Amino acid sequence: MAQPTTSPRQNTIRRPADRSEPRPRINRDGNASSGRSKSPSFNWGAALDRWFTDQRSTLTLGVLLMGLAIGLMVAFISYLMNGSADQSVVGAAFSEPLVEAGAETRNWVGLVGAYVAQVFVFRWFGVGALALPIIVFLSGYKLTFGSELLPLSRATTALLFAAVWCSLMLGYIVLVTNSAETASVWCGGIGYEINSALYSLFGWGNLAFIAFLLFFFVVYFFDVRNITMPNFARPADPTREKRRSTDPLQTYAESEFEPEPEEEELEPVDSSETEPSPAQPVNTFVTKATTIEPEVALPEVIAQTTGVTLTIKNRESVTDNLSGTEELSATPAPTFEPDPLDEDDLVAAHGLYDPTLDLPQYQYPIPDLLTDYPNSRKAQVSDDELTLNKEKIETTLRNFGIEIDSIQASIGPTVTLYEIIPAKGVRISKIKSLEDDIALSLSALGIRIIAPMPGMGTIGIEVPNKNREMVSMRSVITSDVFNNNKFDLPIVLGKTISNEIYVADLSKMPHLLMAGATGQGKSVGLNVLLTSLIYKKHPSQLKLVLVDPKKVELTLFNKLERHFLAKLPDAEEPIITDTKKVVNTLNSLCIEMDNRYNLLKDAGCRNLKEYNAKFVKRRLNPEKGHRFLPYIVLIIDELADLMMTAGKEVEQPIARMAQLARAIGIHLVVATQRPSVNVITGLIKANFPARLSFKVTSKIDSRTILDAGGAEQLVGMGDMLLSSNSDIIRLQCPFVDTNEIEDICEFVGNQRGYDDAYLLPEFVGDDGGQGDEKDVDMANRDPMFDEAARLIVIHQQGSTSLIQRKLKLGYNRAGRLVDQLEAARIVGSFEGSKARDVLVQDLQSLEEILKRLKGE
Ligand SMILES: Nc1ncnc2c1ncn2[C@@H]1O[C@H](COP(=O)(O)OP(=O)(O)OP(=O)(O)O)[C@@H](O)[C@H]1O
Repeated sequence: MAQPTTSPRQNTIRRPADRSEPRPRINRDGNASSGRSKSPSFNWGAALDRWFTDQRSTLTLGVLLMGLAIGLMVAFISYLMNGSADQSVVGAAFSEPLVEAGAETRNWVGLVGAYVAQVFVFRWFGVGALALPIIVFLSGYKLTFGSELLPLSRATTALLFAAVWCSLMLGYIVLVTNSAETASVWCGGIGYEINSALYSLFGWGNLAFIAFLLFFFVVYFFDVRNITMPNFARPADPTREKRRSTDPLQTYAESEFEPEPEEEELEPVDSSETEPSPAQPVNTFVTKATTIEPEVALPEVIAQTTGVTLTIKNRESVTDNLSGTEELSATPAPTFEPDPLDEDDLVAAHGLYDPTLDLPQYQYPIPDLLTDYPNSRKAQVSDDELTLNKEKIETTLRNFGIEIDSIQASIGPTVTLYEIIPAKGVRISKIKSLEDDIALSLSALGIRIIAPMPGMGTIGIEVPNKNREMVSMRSVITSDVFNNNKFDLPIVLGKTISNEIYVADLSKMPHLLMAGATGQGKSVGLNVLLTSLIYKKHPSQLKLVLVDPKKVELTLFNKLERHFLAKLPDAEEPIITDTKKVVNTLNSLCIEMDNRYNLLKDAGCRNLKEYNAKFVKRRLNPEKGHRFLPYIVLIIDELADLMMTAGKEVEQPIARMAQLARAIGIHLVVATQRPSVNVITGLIKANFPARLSFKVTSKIDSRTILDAGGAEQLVGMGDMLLSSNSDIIRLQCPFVDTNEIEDICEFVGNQRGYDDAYLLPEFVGDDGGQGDEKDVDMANRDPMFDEAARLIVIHQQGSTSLIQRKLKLGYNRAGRLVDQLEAARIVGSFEGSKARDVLVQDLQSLEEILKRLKGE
């Protein structure tokens, strides 16, 4: 966790560090403003950024480029066919009226086509100029369809080289055949001029130079590291087709440039000499000690991939020959162990797997989307206020017979910390008991005494500032601490008492429980957390599951559906508000968790990081179900609501995930405004070591969430206590407004995203996903239904015999009643000899359910 950057306090009085001038904020219409007020300066960079991230702009530009490419191609081909006729027209174009010159041109794209072709074909590259419209077309295609026909950067490099090389080669031929008069249009000016200049110096050496140029390009472009003599026992690579189908990057490289190896006869090999060994073909993704399925080992072949030769002797016996292309080894290897170089060669050939290429043009949100609050810069504590407070603390303590050696003050954003070193022999508990007296003498609310200060040997008294500082989201997002950290899931939680920005890694926490009375800053806190993640993570690396029973808090994030949100396959809305759907989603996440554990087990990895690192190095085979696993963060805004309506049904999956999900990258953030024991149950609490509390209404609530008092003394508006690893620290949460969130979501949402939200595994509940109160057959409801329901809820025991005994009913009728209670989701399903779970926690919730049932 966390990582203050500045050194411990040294001065008696610490003031917030000076910060740079506010940076202008760009409105959606392109105007710049400082904070909320508009200013006339215009930020071209941001406007261009926005233009390029607008899908309409990229589509228009893409189609334009493809059209331009077709026009250029037609103009070039036409020029090559009509060459000399148009040369004279273009040459005379500026000496006679353009309209007449245009009428004379034979180029299919008119005078402009002839002119452009004259430059590119005649003056520069000759026939090689045809490469240019292809590059323009590929770029346009990528912008229009968001995918690549061919890997653009590699194709551009190859095509540019081809243009220059063709020009040089044809130039040489034109020169030595003395056919410049008729054929110089084919080689263009570049090839002809360079050959003419060098020919007198090197003669046929020009050809050697041109050939060497080709060799040089092939070596670097295809990463050729050695030349092996042809081995006549080497057949075609049986894995070639497979690799093509799994790696689009490779498809281009192989199909366009790599010569196909010849297919040849094999030497017969005595299969009795080899141990049968299960193995599978080397794929783009290679796992060590891979096994080959029998149907793969088709004909008797030696399969050569980069740097490794597989010797497949017959359908049953397989061995490998690590000595490259040498003779087959007579002694078989017991298992298939590819040369470790093999994996590296695959990475060298195809590069590391990059998940962000899913959305290659994705732009991270820019800081300009966040408001600069210039008036909130400094905590306003005057020297007079500090001296006065110090004197009052000293006097109060002295009045109670407590002498102190020294007192120091540090000004934080919300509170000022006065640190006291008491005189020898003073009992700490005595100072602690004076909390109310000190508050009275300072006439301030929310005084908190920390006795002793952990690791400091002092006693701290926190006194709220009269004028507090608002910590803007922008100031923390643009800070070095946030930008330079290497955390997997960085969340900025606020500023400490010594004005250090506090950034934590959610993946290490690994889950966070948040509480706070209504209006104390919980929703802002959740928005801050989500904003931090969205600013730092690419959509391919992070997925959010948002549960919002209050239905209004998280709706703004709907726009992120095709970038960051995850949902159930049949869900219409990505943000989950309905209790039944919450239960299904939680269970679905448990299935995702189990699936991920299976993948990790199969890959021999201990956690998500190791697994993804292996996948990136192409050591895991996607055909065996392996895939890059994004982090999943589940956010529940208001657990109390869910616990009231679904009780154990939500408690159990939450607890299960909290216990097990850290290793596989599922992290939970659960917020509640009622930190009572029936909401934050022992089971939940035990699995959330990191807990955060905004102001709560009572000391009991504070103890429930933090296992310590203090949260009731906070001063609201994002003032909070974070408890982790048995430390409790006070933080001021940054402020982010809903219109800032709206801007961020719009910025991300307007960009090209995935086709749909990230789909979680399907979960069908006991009732097929349909079951709720509506399934109860109202007409046949037992007259004792309500009474039985109350009995069950009061006793929190779902047993038939309880109903039999207390309501004096026969077994059959009591059994029918329990079935009806189950259908109404008041009790859980039948669990053998155990009593059924009671799904409703208190009578108040039950009455609501009964009222609803009666209304139907
Ligand atoms: N970090 C903060 N800095 C400054 N002001 C804040 C901060 N957090 C919250 N506030 C102020 O407190 C108000 C209430 O905050 P918020 O909506 O987050 O409360 P809440 O705990 O979610 O309430 P509820 O549970 O009723 O939704 C905000 O509108 C804002 O004015």
